[in-house]
Amino acid sequence: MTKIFQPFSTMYEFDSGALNPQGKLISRRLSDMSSMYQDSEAVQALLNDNPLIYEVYNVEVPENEEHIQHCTTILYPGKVGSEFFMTKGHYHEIINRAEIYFCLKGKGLLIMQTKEGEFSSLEMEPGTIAYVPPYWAHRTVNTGDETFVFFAAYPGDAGHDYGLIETEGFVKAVMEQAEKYALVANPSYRKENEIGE
Ligand SMILES: O=P(O)(O)OC[C@H]1O[C@H](O)[C@H](O)[C@@H](O)[C@@H]1O
Ligand SMILES: [Fe+2]
Repeated sequence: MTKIFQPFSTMYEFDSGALNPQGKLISRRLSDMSSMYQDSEAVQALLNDNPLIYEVYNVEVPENEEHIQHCTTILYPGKVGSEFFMTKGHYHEIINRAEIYFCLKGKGLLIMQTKEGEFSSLEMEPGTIAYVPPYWAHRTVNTGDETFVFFAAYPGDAGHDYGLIETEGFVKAVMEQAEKYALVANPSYRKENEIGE
């Protein structure tokens, strides 16, 4: 007889953005993603302090298609040079799996791209529900000066594929410009691939 999974709930802590119980916590510092930022001198200057960039509180459910993974991400405010703090970004391992984001706190930008090089961005503020369709890589960026917190839900079997983003980068970088943000073409996008061609 199949064992039936028991219903349960998790508490969202409105002040911090954390979940209770905590579940699996992912913390990423600058050293975990130093090559992803544009300004390598700014990276070097900050690496001693090695700031905490974001934390992900994961509710633990089985990683299969029956379940729905869900988590909160707390993305701290800050910049590396003039590039805003951001997540690593990923495609789903099963690439045709979608995701839903619900912004709870602060403000940010959700940037997305396909393997064909198509690019899209959505502004997020408390109340924004953003849809990441199948096939789109996704990264979030804190464009404000307070913590940016969002809830995410996605199919249990989706998985995370960081490889292509690590080698190719994103089409655009999100930089501070005149106290706002600007989407700037990333000069190293697909550079590694071009060298190999
Ligand atoms: O996995 P990263 O690209 O570092 O992004 C951080 C996190 O952002 C969102 O919350 C996603 O739903 C998570 O699955 C992801 O882990
Ligand atoms: Fe995802």
